[in-house]
Amino acid sequence: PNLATTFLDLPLNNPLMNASGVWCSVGSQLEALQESEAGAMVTKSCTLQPRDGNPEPRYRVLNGDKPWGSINSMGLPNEGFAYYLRYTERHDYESKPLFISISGLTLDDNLAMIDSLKDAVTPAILEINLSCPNVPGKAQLGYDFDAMDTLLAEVTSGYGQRALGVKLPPYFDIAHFDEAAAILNRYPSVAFVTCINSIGNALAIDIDSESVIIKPKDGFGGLGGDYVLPTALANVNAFYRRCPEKAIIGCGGVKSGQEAFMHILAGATLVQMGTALYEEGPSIFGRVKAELSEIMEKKGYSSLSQFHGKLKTL
Ligand SMILES: CC(C)(C)CCc1c(C(=O)O)[nH]c(=O)[nH]c1=O
Repeated sequence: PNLATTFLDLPLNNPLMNASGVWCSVGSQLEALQESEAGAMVTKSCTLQPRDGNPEPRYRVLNGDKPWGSINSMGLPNEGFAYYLRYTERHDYESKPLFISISGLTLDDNLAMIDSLKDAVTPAILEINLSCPNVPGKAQLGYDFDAMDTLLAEVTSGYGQRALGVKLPPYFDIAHFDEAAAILNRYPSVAFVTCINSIGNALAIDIDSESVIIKPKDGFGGLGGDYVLPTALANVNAFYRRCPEKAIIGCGGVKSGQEAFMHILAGATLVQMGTALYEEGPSIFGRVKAELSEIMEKKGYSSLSQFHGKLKTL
């Protein structure tokens, strides 16, 4: 079977990549992704200035013996926009496409980064993290539809209507799928949607210590891994159905060829891995590629297009 695909007219060897934030914050990690079998890669969401992020422990796997997922409250640790912009200048685009993720602390910071990116005329593809913080006390951008609309209006014009994408938090209400998609569909230059970011503000408790297990935010943090797969698949399919002009990137709960197959069936063109990559490292791409290929072989599929978006209903 052939795992090759295209994204925004760019050829990829396979549909697998990292989720922003995982194994992509510093040069050594980016080089490891460059050398890996990932079909594409994305950088850690960056802010204009470098950030240390939150105190540790800030990432933990849950249920150690049977890790069903992870909880994190990293706090946007990153080397700052200039560092990742420099990486876009030294990335080997022949080997795989590169996405750059931004998560400005203010609208102006987002616009400043976008302006520099536009002038850089780089092949890197912009993914804007809509879980980026909003005005303190207000919901994150992805959950504040007016603020999201304003941001997209400013950002798409700031980027000269060049193709870009958004990373969305998970939604849990059909009315929210409808409302978010209606906003996104008003911006044709939003060429792709990445669903989902972690499920926000979960709480993990250790009964031996009778304590939370991460330090920041009284133990509250974003949930990833097996726990989020059904919600991730729902968001991928909801936006696939509502945004026929846009490509969907699936993210959430992928740890083997099985979940990658599900995401593609649900409508994902590319598939990102976060928690599983964090735990296994970049060798995971070779493993999941082989597993996906084996599933396709067994089903008689020779290309991804034969089942992409072909989820059946009853
Ligand atoms: C949650 C924010 C810190 C506002 C954005 C960065 C981010 C983080 C993070 O850096 O804590 N973790 C996630 O699982 N998703 C994210 O988008």
